[in-house]
Amino acid sequence: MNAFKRAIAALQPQIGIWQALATPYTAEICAGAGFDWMVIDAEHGPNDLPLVMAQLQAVDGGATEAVVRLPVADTVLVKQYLDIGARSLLIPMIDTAEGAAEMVRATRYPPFGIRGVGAAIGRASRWDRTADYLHRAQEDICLLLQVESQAALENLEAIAETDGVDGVFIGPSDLAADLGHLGNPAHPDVQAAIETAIARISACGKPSGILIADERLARHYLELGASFVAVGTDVSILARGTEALAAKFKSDEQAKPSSGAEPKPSVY
Ligand SMILES: O=C(O)C(=O)C[C@H](O)[C@@H](O)CO
Repeated sequence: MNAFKRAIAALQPQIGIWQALATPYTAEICAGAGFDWMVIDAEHGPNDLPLVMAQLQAVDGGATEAVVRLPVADTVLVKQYLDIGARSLLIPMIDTAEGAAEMVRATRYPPFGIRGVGAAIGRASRWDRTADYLHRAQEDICLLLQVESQAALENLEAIAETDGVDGVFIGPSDLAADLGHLGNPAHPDVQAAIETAIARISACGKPSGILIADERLARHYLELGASFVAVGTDVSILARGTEALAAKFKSDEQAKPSSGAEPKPSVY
């Protein structure tokens, strides 16, 4: 059973962590930290199918749901990631209801969709050891789509209301860029768009999600009704944590990061 899928369907808050270090070792460490879900990022993390599978194996059986973010909205990749055993998917850059419907079809076997039937040799069915996988798979597949552009905001209800979409994730960094505020998701225009999007998705009866490493904003979005909120990334925790530790023992000049820039608070 996919407890994460059921929790967000009931609009129960689910707290997550973003994984972009792309190692089974760090995935396993984070999976024991107490989060409800974790993203294994194959869009911006240096991941590929074998490495994502190794991370899925490392966290298998734990209480943290692994949500695999695909590199792109591609029906062939959906098939491949489902076949290696990913059951909760996050698909970036969905701008239209047609794109949403295509992703739904990609997760479903005929006659309801176009997912190729190869599970008998795939980890998804545990190599045909899972009874009736072909007819039961859909119950636990959780499809989360990312809206992160002006176009997506214009089509937000149509995307959210698409049958088979289990949740809508707002991508603040890309949304900021498309709204003309590259690198500044904290801009008032972007924040207003995020707040409105959370309300609009909720009005469609669907759970909304986001990634935000700023505690105040994370709590604010949860209060607004966001359900699946990732509150940090493994990369930023490691980078900022090691910088802070070095700074405790090194002189001001020696402690600056190699770039020479002042360490900045990580928002995303
Ligand atoms: O647009 C966004 O923000 C996201 O989709 C999340 C980021 O991609 C994440 O990788 C942190 O930058």
